Amino acid sequence: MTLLLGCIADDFTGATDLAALLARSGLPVSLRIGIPREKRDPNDTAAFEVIALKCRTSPVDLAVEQARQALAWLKEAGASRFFWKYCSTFDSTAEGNIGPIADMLLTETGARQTIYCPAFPENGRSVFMGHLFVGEQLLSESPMKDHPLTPMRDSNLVRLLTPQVAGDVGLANHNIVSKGLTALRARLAQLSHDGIRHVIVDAVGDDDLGTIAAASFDMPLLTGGSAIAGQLPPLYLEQGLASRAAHRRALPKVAGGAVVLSGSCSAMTRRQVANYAEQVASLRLDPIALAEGGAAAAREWLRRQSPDAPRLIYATAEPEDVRQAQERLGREKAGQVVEEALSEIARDAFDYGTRRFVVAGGETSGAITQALGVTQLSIGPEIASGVPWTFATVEGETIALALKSGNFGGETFFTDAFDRLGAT
Ligand SMILES: Nc1ncnc2c1ncn2[C@@H]1O[C@H](COP(=O)(O)OP(=O)(O)OP(=O)(O)O)[C@@H](O)[C@H]1O
Ligand SMILES: O=C(O)[C@@H](O)C(=O)CO
Repeated sequence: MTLLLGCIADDFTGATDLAALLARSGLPVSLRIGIPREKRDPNDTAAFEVIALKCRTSPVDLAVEQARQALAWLKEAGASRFFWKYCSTFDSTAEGNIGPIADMLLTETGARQTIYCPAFPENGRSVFMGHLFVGEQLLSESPMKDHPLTPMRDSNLVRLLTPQVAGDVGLANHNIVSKGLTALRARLAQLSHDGIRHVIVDAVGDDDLGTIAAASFDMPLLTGGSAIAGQLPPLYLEQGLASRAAHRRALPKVAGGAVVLSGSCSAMTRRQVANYAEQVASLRLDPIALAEGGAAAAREWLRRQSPDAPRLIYATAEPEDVRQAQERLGREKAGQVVEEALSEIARDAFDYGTRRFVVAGGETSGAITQALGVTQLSIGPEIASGVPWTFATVEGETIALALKSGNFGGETFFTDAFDRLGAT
């Protein structure tokens, strides 16, 4: 099958989120970790290629260079349309990397214009008059204001994006989107005529996303959250560019110990960790202790646990504790010691026979997946919106991995995840 869309995601949970929404169509999705070393196999039947980068908070030059290499691989693989996936809460630093990567992709794909559509109504993210909402709260008033790496203190996407890109940022607001395809196409054409290449598009519900996908379908580059991408496969099917015939593959059965590793401090993860800690053996990691003494004590704790019983190891903490750790260690170092410790623990867990891993947090998932040496994931059933089980081979063994975005899933997500796997 022709490769319909080449996608680049700025973190690993975002990549599995995107892959899950594309896979809802029944069309085959390939998810690769980092820029693949090998060329794509010409017999590969995936309709969608997703390359997961870990570049959300990297220095701009490095992030742009990685995305450029990912684009080159996707072009070589045969893609002529591209999707740039970032967080539905527009997580970025003051400098980027949403805008600089989009700018580079526009230039390299020869596209005249692109849209920015982070809305994910199913998960409570909507954009109205250029302002991003999380549930009923403005982004800047939501728990995202306390994010350890990318605190979001402004909700106005035009204002957030403008310093990150070359040229002005336009808005296609909800009054236009709600009028439908013709009105939105006319607005995009008008903005393009005025030289506006970057357009924020309002979307409150899935109907809006349908209109936006149809209006921007011919653009070589689209950008946004997973939900707008999830609108594309039905359009490919409708237009006869893809067919669903016999693509379903049997999913592996995975037995072996289970562990939850959490480096996410997001509000929903905090509730999920509290819920699960009441049910299984658990260990809390303190970044300050890790910076002083490394992960030896935590690794020893894991060694003493029964490998067959589920375990929870987490650095998840309240905003005040995160602040204290960051004041002592610096923001970057605090994150880094946690990511390193959880990576070592994941390796040990694998060596002790753990084969089912749930990881909370995008940066954390990036670190752990790389530590396990995973290079490709196949997509299994969704546990919650945007969080699928995925499967990988590590040292010849099949493992199941669920990479959970910080704020995704309900309070019982960790138990739901293992129940869902048992039922596959
Ligand atoms: N107690 C802590 N103090 C300071 N930093 C921490 C602490 N616990 C975790 N961190 C760091 O906070 C960051 C959390 O980012 P991560 O992307 O993993 O989670 P998230 O933002 O909730 O997830 P997502 O990006 O999928 O929404 C990581 O770098 C992690 O190492
Ligand atoms: O879009 C989202 O919210 C997630 O896929 C994500 O990127 C979290 O890191």
